Amino acid sequence: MHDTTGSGGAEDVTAVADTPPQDRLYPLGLVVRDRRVVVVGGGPVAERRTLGLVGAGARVTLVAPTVTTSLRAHAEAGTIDWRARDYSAGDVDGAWLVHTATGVPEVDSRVAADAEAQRTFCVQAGDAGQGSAWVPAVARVTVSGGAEVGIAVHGGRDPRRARRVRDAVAAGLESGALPLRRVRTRSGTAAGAATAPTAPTAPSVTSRSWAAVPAPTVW
Ligand SMILES: C[C@@]1(CC(=O)O)c2cc3[nH]c(cc4nc(cc5[nH]c(cc(n2)[C@H]1CCC(=O)O)[C@@](C)(CC(=O)O)[C@@H]5CCC(=O)O)C(CC(=O)O)=C4CCC(=O)O)c(CCC(=O)O)c3CC(=O)O
Ligand SMILES: NC(=O)C1=CN([C@@H]2O[C@H](COP(=O)(O)OP(=O)(O)OC[C@H]3O[C@@H](n4cnc5c(N)ncnc54)[C@H](O)[C@@H]3O)[C@@H](O)[C@H]2O)C=CC1
Repeated sequence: MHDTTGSGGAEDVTAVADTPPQDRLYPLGLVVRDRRVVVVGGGPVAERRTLGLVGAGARVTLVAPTVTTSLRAHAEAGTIDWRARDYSAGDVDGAWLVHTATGVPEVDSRVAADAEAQRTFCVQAGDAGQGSAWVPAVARVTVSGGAEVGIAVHGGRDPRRARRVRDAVAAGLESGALPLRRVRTRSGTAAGAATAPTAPTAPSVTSRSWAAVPAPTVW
């Protein structure tokens, strides 16, 4: 029996064809700490992506003539480098990762093409098909005792489905229905395979450490 109401039942997955294997994403956790990431655009979408990047320690250069109040505050505090103007060629030079979210298709296309030409991954918020990376729906779940796992869900180009699945998994972890306990016992190692590195606040450790992740020479 198929659920055709769109109410969120598991049957919904049959409503669209499976993603062909060659179009599948390759999920990856990026260590962006101290690495330069360029965000083009300064609206709510650019803000959401920028805050996530700053939270992971990236050095964000943001190019946009106007920005949200929150982004302006970050620029004034020095946590991001804001170039208050339109995008121009050369802005993505040397970036490890690029996001573009201007709402202007020609600009987003140009940014994506410039990033592609220098082999830098680019998230194109207005047309995912033009980009080379997508942002998953993310949650970090912590329980008493400090166990933490990061959840990153891709929804097959359906952001609200990704969010819904993410929220369901997070709720399962928080309620104890899903396992969250640490498996490795060595201090300082990840609390589980899905745990994201939190380098800036990670404890100093013995054998394996996030601090051992090679630092970039340029950003
Ligand atoms: C493909 C992808 C590529 C990418 O990374 O940009 C993409 C693309 C697009 N999103 C669009 C619209 C919206 N996206 C959101 C929200 C989120 N979008 C996110 C990810 C992704 N969005 C990637 C898919 C990941 C996957 O499925 O694997 C989340 C999960 C992560 C994040 O952004 O942080 C975050 C929820 C996070 C959270 O809830 O915590 C909302 C809701 C809102 O803003 O409240 C809307 C409006 C409502 C709607 O349309 O559903 C449009 C049309 C734009 C237009 O109409 O012009 C495109 C363009 C296109 O599909 O080509
Ligand atoms: N992928 C996703 O998750 C989502 C994507 N979108 C899409 O993302 C895009 C951005 O959405 P919003 O942030 O709401 O847009 P917005 O219109 O609020 O902000 C656009 C920003 O881009 C800047 N901008 C405009 N022209 C520019 C240029 N030439 N160079 C540099 N910056 C420039 C503006 O100054 C402004 O700061 C839209 O295409 C929207 O449809 C919207 C929701 C979610």
